[in-house]
Amino acid sequence: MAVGEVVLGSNQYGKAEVRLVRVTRDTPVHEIEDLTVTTQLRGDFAACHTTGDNAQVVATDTQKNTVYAFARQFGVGSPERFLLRLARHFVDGFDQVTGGRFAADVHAWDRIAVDGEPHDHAFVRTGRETRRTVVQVDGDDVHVVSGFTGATVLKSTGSEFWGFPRDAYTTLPETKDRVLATSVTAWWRWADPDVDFEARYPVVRDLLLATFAQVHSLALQHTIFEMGRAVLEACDDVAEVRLSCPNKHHFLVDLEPFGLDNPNEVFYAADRPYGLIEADVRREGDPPVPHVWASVPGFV
Ligand SMILES: O=c1[nH]c(=O)c2[nH]c(=O)[nH]c2[nH]1
Repeated sequence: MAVGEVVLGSNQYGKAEVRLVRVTRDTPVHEIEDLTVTTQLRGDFAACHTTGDNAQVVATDTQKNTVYAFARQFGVGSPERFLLRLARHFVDGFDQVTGGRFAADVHAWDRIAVDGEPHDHAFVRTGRETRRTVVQVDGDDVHVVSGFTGATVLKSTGSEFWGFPRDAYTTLPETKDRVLATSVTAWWRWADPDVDFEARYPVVRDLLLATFAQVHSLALQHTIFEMGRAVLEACDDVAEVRLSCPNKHHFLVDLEPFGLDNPNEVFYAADRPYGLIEADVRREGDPPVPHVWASVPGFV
């Protein structure tokens, strides 16, 4: 059977899932905008597919850079306006681009409440954490641990990381002002199983998040220890707190190649790898109860 000529059909290409966090910090009350942006261009890209000639190809890396640069230059505002501006830029700016698909997911954040008041620069991702509990019974030996996972929180300032050792493999710059974000997994062991859990769960949860908001952080390790300490100092009925917190890195985007400064406003929210910071916080002299933790998933 004769084989007909092979031709290129429809095609589009671009950068998928650009993680953009924009902090507006004109006043002490910061605003954050958190989006996942995908750009895909359509037009005359046949030569690249059929002969490998890239002369018409607006690199996906350029598309990503444009997302970050536009966030700095124009802000985000409504995602629709942001995407329309990006689309016009590519379609009007490059003859070979005739259209495209531009998409954004917006990740909403609420302010963390501290003493009932919304915090200036500490946020919790909208949507509740998953509350969890494990009960262990051996005859009359009863232990209850409670906790939650998936409370994603972010501070747009009030976090430093410096003074760490530098060796031949160290490239991380020291910083006195960075974004600190994590998804808190917390467990706490009740001193006694006779607790009004419905009343006490929100108290411990709110205390953990309020402490995240209020501590001026010198490291995520420092923050999680203070979170555990705050609970143990305020709650006699809690014997032990365990925290597992991925450091959800927000890297400042270098906009200098595009003639733009970036005074801690436009960030790349990295997915992985991430630092994983975990600690067990107890009162001095309290005996450990490892068998209770043996069946609690997920850390140390
Ligand atoms: O809070 C932090 N703790 C670390 O141990 C660490 N390591 C790193 O690269 N960044 C950070 N941040």
